[in-house]
Amino acid sequence: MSGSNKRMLELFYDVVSPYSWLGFEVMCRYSSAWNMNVRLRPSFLAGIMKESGNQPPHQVSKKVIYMLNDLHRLAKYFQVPIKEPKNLFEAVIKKGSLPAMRFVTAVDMEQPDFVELVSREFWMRIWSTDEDITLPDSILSVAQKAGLPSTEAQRLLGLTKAAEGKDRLKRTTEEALKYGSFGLPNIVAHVDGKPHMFFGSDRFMLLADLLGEKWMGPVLPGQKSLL
Ligand SMILES: N[C@@H](CCC(=O)N[C@@H](CS)C(=O)NCC(=O)O)C(=O)O
Repeated sequence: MSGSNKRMLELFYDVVSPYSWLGFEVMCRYSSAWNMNVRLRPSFLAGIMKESGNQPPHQVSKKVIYMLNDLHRLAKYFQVPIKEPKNLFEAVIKKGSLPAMRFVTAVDMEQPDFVELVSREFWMRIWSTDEDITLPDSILSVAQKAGLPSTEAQRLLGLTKAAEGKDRLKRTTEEALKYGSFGLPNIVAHVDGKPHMFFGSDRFMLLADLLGEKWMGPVLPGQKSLL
């Protein structure tokens, strides 16, 4: 997704977040229709929650029950194959997304054209097929599915352990916090020299209004769904 005289929007996301997946797919689907240059900003949700003083939703059981119900409806409506992992707590909270997001960050640094595909493959594993996203083999499998040559994938995996790769994820997360983030996804639209931050994948009608565009629902006519 690039282009010189397009509007600049940033999408801050983490693959541990299913709502980020919805926002990500919509931004990918609308990038041409709304003439947007969407900059993908891999971030770390646990860091955002901690630094903003927010509480992860699993601490309120009614919220979790509602969220899972909500996600079933949203999956169908957005045509994104979200299916919660059997052991939600273990996948999302215990294991988390640090190795995965460090890898997406390394891809962003070295192979930016692959960020979209790699991110989607991580979501497919954690939020659709209930597979691990933390072990080196899992990460290499994601890279392979996304089409990265295996020697390059190994090199990028090495970068996730280097200070440079770790710092970059930290810096992106700090940038999201500076825009006012307390959760993900965040869309930051740069309009008239000002950043406008939105939280969630349910504010596209407001984004459309800001951009002077038409919100036509999560799937544009004639577009391929992921289901
Ligand atoms: N209403 C938003 C909810 C997004 C959401 O719940 N995101 C989670 C991560 S998956 C989060 O960061 N929650 C923090 C909060 O709700 O305070 C949407 O539909 O996208």
